[in-house]
This record gives sequence, C-alpha cells and structure tokens, in this order.
Amino acid sequence: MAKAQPALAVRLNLPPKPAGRTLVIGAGKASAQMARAFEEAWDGPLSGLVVTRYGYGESCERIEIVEASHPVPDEAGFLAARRIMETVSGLSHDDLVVALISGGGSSLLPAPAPGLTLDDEQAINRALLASGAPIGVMNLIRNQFSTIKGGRLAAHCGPARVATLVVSDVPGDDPAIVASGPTIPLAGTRELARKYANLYRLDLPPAAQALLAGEDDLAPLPSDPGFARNTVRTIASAALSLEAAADLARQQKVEAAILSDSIEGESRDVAQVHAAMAREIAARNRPFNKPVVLLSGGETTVTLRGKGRGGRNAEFLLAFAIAIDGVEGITALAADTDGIDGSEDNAGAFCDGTTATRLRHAGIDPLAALADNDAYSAFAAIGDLLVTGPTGTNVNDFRAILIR
Ligand SMILES: O=C(O)C(=O)CO
Repeated sequence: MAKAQPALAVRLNLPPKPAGRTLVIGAGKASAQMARAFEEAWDGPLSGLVVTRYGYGESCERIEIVEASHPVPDEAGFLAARRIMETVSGLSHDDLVVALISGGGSSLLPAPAPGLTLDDEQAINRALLASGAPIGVMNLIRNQFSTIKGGRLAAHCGPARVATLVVSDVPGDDPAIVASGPTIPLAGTRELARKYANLYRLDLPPAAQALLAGEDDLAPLPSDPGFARNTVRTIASAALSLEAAADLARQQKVEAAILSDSIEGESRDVAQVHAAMAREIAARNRPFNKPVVLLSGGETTVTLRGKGRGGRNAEFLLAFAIAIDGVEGITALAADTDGIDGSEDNAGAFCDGTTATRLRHAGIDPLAALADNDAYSAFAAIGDLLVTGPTGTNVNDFRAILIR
C-alpha cells in the first residue's frame, strides 16, 4: 500500500480521522481521480465505492471504482446508487463518510423516487438535456424525482459525520447543485420545479408528471439538525482553472482577461457576444489592448433543433467562427474540461477567421451546420477538433480567445 502523503492531505483540506470507520463514496466524472488522491493522502483504514463515467475509471487500491452511463443513466448507475446507499447504512456517530462529488454525478446516481422506474429517470434526463435549461434548474427538477439527490444520501448516512469534497462544474459554484447535491440539501420546492418544468416545456413521462403535480415530499432541509456536523469543501472550480490559464498566458507575455467563470446562456448567443468583443479588440484595441487572451468559463446550453452531432463548446465555436469570418488575428479554443463535449469523443475544437472559408471548401455550409446542431461533424471535416480523452477533472467549460 502506498505511503500516505500528509502534504496532500493538507492541500485537500481533509477532515480529521474519526474514532470509528472511514467510508468513501462518490459520484462524478472526476470521482475516480479524487478517490485515488484521497487514498494517497489518507493515513488510516478506509473502504468505499465511487461511480464514474464509462472510460473515466482509475486504479485504486482500497476504493472500488464502478463505471456507468452519462449523460443518460443506465442500469450500472442504478446498481451503483443502490450499493452506495447500502455502504452507508447502519453507521455510528463515530464513523466518517467522505463524499467525493463532481459534475456528472446526477446521471451516474439514478435512484428513482417511489412510483418512477429507471426508464422514467432516463426519459426525464433526455427531456432536461434537450430543454436548454441551466444546470441549477435541471438539478432542482432532478431532485424531485430521486431518493438519493438533494441531501437524501447524507440523511441516510446519519448519525455518521459526512465530509463532502467537491470539484465544482457549476456556474457560481453552489455545491448543492454539483451532481444534484447527494450529500447537500438544495433549497427548492416542488412548486418551483413545476414552474420550471412548464417554462421549459419539459416532455416528462406520465409518472413524472403525476409526481410533480403532487405535494412536496420530505426532502431534507439545509437547516436539518442531522447535518450540523457535516462539512463541505470545494477543492477545484472553474475560477481556479481560469486563474491558472491567466498565469500561463502572462508567462508567455500575453495579457489575460478573465471575463467570468459562470457564463450561461444559449451557446450560439454567448458566441455572438464573445465574437463582438474579440472583433472590437482586433479593430480598435478596446476594451483591452492586443495581444490579449479572453478567458471564460461556465456552462452554456444548446436548445436542440437539428439532428446533427456536437456539444455546447463545438456549437459555441461554430457560431463564433461564423461571426469572425474573414477577420485576422483571432484564434479561439472552446472545450469541456472533462474531455468530452456533450456525447461525442472530443473535448472541444479550435477556430479562427479562416474556419468558415475552410468549411465551405470542404463542402459544408457553416450556417446550415449550425442550424442542424452539427458542429462536431463540421470541425471533424476540417481536422480542428480537440480530442484529449477523459481528463480526470471537471470544472466545466473553458474558452480562450487570443487576439493578436
Ligand atoms: O449534476 C451534474 O451531474 C452536473 O454535471 C453538474 O454538476
């Protein structure tokens, strides 16, 4: 067994060792790497189970890693959620549960509420993914349909203490939203969920509609006394990744401007604003002097209208490429930091002022590709996809726009 590293333990801000057992549970695209880091840092006995996306596993010595489906849940996730609940059953006041939570956990931990099936939970996820709703709204709605989300897992751990370590991929870094907060109660009522479901015209299965039409159930509240000893620490976030990118740019003698770590909105609209800013800098040196790199993060959304392939970052970049068509001196990267942009095999893509022309030369009409939500195919055709494979972290979107 590898020797524990106290320095890493301090950096991860780990909880003190308990008098009783230490159980590690977790879910998300970064959870396997978090489990491995935890094993390296923890000086004491432990056991546990975490679930991550297919292909995102790591080899751990003492924590079992299970893989399951994302973004639409499957049977493997369903079984993992059940086993995680069993792992934290019957604990004592002296035990410690360490929850390793990162984005993606919502679909990796399906646990349908009474009256719903896994099929229903899959249908709910598909409806949410196609709706264009921001993640805060999606997860508020998901909470209504789950026996594990919204703090229900933490409630099940009682009377043990729960220490949650979070890698945040949500705009604003509210830890209760990351992975639908299995160990952190989320403020939000069924009435609010109903309103959002109507606003985003969610096509929910009948059993989910019936459940949503009913009264609030007994979801734990943030003020529940059972949570008084629990702690939550965010150990990585978009803000930190943007600051690291800015430092790197400055080392290369390029000024960096962090626009925001929490940009939300329809990808193509967000692209228009970023493109307008980049063109303004390219033409007039305002609001920043060249050379500068504009950095931003958050989570944009795509309202599906077409039948093409591609995630929100490729869609952002296709709209951006159209908006800077022919402009010199602008180069952009947009990617999902977990290594997978939506459901394809790319993290994102690159573009510049020649992209739209190169697409036309390849026989692709950029506007038609955008209308069909087919940005992946477009960038694949000209060899401008960014393919990293799973990165082991997940702090959401990353955009870098260099203006020289
Ligand atoms: O809820 C999730 O799974 C997300 O990806 C956001 O954290």
